[in-house]
Amino acid sequence: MTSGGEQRYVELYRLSKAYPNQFGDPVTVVDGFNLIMRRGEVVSLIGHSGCGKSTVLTMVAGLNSITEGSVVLSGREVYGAGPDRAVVFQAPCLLPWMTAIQNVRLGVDRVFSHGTRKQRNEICEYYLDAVGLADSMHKYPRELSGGMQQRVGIARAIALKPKMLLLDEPFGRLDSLTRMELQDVILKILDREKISTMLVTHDVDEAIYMADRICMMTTGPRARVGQVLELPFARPRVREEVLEDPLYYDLRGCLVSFLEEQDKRKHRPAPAPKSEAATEAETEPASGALAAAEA
Ligand SMILES: Nc1ncnc2c1ncn2[C@@H]1O[C@H](COP(=O)(O)OP(=O)(O)OP(=O)(O)O)[C@@H](O)[C@H]1O
Repeated sequence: MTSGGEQRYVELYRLSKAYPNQFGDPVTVVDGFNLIMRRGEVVSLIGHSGCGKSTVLTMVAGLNSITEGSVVLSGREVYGAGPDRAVVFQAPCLLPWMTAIQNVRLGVDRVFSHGTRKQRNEICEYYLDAVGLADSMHKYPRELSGGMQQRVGIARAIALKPKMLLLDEPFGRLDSLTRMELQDVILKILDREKISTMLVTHDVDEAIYMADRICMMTTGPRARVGQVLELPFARPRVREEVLEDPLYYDLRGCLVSFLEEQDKRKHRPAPAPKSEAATEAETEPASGALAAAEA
């Protein structure tokens, strides 16, 4: 792949989504969402509840139809769901009658059907070990804690060796200690495997710790990319170093101000519809030397 292809590994062009309201009329929730991601980059999507973060993520995953726009992955437009885009939701939804390794093997057997049974088993074991479940891979979901079940969900997604990983509030149901542990598990795997990742989260600290860039969405309806914040922290990430970095609180402040500003706008009367040129101009980089937009 050319370096240009590496730089534009994931391309989201003018993604829009309209859902029908109770009368069957279309209501545009996301309108003209543009984002380019590098290969192996981690981009976090943040924005107010209901702005359309999951809608964007599920459209990229191919689990939600796209009203307008396109998703291009590694130079090819994608239609529908596929193993090149693996998703982890808040709840892992494991099949209760299967052990952890059997749950992971379901997808691995389909995607690597050309491999031998032994090879497929090794893939499952490798990723269950990577998420810290080497000793629990033959347990059933009922024998695993919520955090352990989510580890299985992560192993199940990454074992498919996807081009893109889509994480929708993957730690939302976990206590803060387990949440931190799993953030580190994922970061370690991503450092090794260089999978382009989109992470939807409500947690600004999680976004700063995990992402290379944070894409802040405007408050809907007609949500789009508002600002993009580039994070300066080296990888592999060390939590203490990130937290002690003098820039940490500036970055955090920038995110919180954006969200507060969006909250104020939400309570103002809706403006008259704008021309396309006018709305394009509204997508702007976050202020400060570290900010860079590529929307
Ligand atoms: N299937 C659907 N039909 C109609 N409206 C929907 C549907 N799914 C989502 N919506 C609406 O679209 C908007 C965006 O929803 P979405 O779940 O994408 O937001 P979100 O930013 O991920 O929210 P949260 O942060 O609370 O998870 C919301 O107003 C929601 O009610």
